[in-house]
Amino acid sequence: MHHPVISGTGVFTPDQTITNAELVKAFNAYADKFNTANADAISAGDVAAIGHSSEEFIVSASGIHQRFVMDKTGVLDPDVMHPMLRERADDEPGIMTEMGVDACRKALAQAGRDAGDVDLVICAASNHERAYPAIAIEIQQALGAGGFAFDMNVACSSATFGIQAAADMVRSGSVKRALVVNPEICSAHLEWRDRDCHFIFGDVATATLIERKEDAQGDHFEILSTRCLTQFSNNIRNNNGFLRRTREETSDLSDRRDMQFMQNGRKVFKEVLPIVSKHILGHIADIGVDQDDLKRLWLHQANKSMNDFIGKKVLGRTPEADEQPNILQDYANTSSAGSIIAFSKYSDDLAPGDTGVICSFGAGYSVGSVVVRRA
Ligand SMILES: CC(C)(COP(=O)(O)OP(=O)(O)OC[C@H]1O[C@@H](n2cnc3c(N)ncnc32)[C@H](O)[C@@H]1OP(=O)(O)O)[C@@H](O)C(=O)NCCC(=O)NCCSC(=O)CC(=O)O
Repeated sequence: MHHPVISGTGVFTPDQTITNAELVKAFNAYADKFNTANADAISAGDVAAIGHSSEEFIVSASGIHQRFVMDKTGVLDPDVMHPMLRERADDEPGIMTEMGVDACRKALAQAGRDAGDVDLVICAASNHERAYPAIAIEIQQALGAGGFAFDMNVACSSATFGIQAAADMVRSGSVKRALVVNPEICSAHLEWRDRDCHFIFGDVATATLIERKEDAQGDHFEILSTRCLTQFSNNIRNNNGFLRRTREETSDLSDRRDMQFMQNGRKVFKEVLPIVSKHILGHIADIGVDQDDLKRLWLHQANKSMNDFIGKKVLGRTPEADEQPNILQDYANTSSAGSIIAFSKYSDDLAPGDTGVICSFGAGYSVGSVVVRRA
């Protein structure tokens, strides 16, 4: 038995941002165009007019101020309303590989490791740009890592579920050193023409290096315990998939709303909060960690009010700003990567012996918690 630790994390941040002001301007231009083009059907009551979005609503409903994206021109063009990403030839690196490799190199540099020392790469993300070969294997090759690699998808909980898989393999001795990498191009699965959700997502890639405690060369966090939970729900759903063509005979799938991210946000809010609070409290109690011992919560970054609520339940009081750091104001929801960005940016100041929880939650439903202690 070995003790797994997190010895490095890395964040790749795209160089393009979309502020709420830019986003709302483009959305409202799209809505006006749509309403003008459909004026007759709207006045006949056959088509619903699209209402304007507002910066005030976005900030008060979500806490999001801006998001990073891989392409803003397409998203902000009222005639396009989605990112435009150049298709790569089969002998070029894929876009998820490029983002992931950047994050992995940063994680390796922090841990003082070479890619050749790695013998497991898990590419854990909400969407993968192709069915196969696995993105993880392409990343393994691009880095020059050894061992084996595979993709996995648990939507928003992909990173924590990936960390559990990697930590268990390090613990058992089947691998020595693992990279869990989360390239999330959420801008491509978001429906930017839907006012209810157009502000929610952004793009990023994160990577986490997990190795044996006895091998760690610098500062690190011991992984005390991991716990995963799933419970089926249709409240966050995306019907896009490989069977799409088999259904074209009976339906025009070219622009069907359910082939992008859909959610019943209110229900998600109401149902997921108690599941997550109970999950974290049960997890720490079972391993003998008291809520008063928790120095930090690195939560999934979907919604500020949601995090405020969970923080309060888990700590039993209103958390101080530095106890439950949010990054969603700058990055928006980056699916599985959100809690890892928060961990990567807000963990250096913890003292040896300090304990915290990385926790994701989202589609599935899925919840993953990783209890860590600064060595
Ligand atoms: C989606 C929400 C931000 C929505 O906030 P609210 O619930 O306050 O708002 P609502 O949808 O009921 O809308 C309230 C009113 O505002 C209007 N309204 C909606 N959008 C608007 C906009 N952009 N601008 C102005 N007004 C707007 C609505 O029509 C409605 O009007 P009226 O009152 O007239 O009807 C929130 O519910 C939320 O964050 N839920 C949890 C989301 C979450 O965690 N999802 C997981 C994401 S999946 C994930 O993280 C990834 C994964 O799992 O992979």
